[in-house]
Amino acid sequence: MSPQGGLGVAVIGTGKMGADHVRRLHHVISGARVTAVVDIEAERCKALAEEMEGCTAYAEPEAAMAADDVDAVLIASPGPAHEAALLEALGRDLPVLCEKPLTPDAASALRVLEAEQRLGHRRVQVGFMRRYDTEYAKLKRLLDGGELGRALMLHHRHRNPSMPSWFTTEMLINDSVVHEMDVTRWLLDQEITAVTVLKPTPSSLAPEGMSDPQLVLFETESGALVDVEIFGHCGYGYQVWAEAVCERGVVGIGDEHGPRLSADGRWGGRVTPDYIERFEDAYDRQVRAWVDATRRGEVTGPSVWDGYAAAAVCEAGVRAQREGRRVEVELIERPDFYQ
Ligand SMILES: NC(=O)C1=CN([C@@H]2O[C@H](COP(=O)(O)OP(=O)(O)OC[C@H]3O[C@@H](n4cnc5c(N)ncnc54)[C@H](O)[C@@H]3O)[C@@H](O)[C@H]2O)C=CC1
Ligand SMILES: O=C1[C@@H](O)[C@H](O)[C@@H](O)[C@H](O)[C@H]1O
Repeated sequence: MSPQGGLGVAVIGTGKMGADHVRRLHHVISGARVTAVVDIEAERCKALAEEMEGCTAYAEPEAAMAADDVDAVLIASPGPAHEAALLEALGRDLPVLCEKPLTPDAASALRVLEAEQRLGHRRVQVGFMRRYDTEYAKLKRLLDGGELGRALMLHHRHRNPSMPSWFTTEMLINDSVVHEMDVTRWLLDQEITAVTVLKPTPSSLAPEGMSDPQLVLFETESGALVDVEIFGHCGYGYQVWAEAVCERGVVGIGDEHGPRLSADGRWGGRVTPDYIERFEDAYDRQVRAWVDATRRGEVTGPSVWDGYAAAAVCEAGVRAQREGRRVEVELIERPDFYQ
């Protein structure tokens, strides 16, 4: 524990999500303190550390993880930097909350899976925060309850107002649709077996060369079909919807967020501007669950297996996107360690 008490957390990557998690750990969640922040952008990182008593800025994740006041690590650097930070944390037997994706491809995710198994106990929770969202949790409870029968199809819509300038066509799959890969596996409690990607004529609002929007189709072990509309530049706001078509009913989520106001002869709701607002409660619940479990010496929530399975689907999805054909997902057999 850090000298001032509470779990001492090093936050790696202090951009949009990292800074939001720092705020959350500092002001919203009890039982943890941010004792280290790490970023390759030294000035911004130093300025952030100076806002919090007892917090040190580092340029290298290794140096932060070696500090005496660091008990746990929250990784919020870009996906390609996750593997090195995860392997370092596992080498030091430190608990980790790693933002999605675990890693961007299956081979690197498998290396993390092997490292955690070598350690002999689970240490990593993956930041698939939709599992902590109230609406998704209600949908999961309804599907698990069985009264609607088997889920035959899922329809997902995932719309962002715009994407950062460095966002690529491939990232629509392995950075955005990775959320639908995880919630599909979680809601239906089964693996995704194949992926197909269809591309309409791109929106004139999409950057030159980016194929946006796209329609992604998953097939699952039980023969359910799942479609995902991913739209990175819809322009008008942030919307995430899901609908499960079951044998004895249909259930949808995504419309209930925010107040629906009737006034001045009009009625209507508000569209949230971004994921920071839409999933604020889910991020809070996710980080609180991680801090509480870590303080109890436990690991809960989405596992490295979930991160690896999503990475394997991402890999198939990126190939399906490039090659314009259906691609089967290749998964290793699930180790007993992750049953
Ligand atoms: N759960 C969710 O809804 C969301 C998750 N994310 C995930 O969070 C992570 C970060 O995304 P953003 O905050 O949007 O990116 P960002 O670009 O705003 O921030 C990333 C930060 O990491 C720093 N960085 C880069 N390489 C580093 C390294 N090797 N070591 C330490 N710092 C490094 C950058 O300088 C930058 O400050 C990604 O994995 C992304 O997929 C992002 C948005 C929403
Ligand atoms: O994780 C997230 C971003 O990284 C991703 O780029 C967005 O498309 C998602 O909506 C958001 O939740």
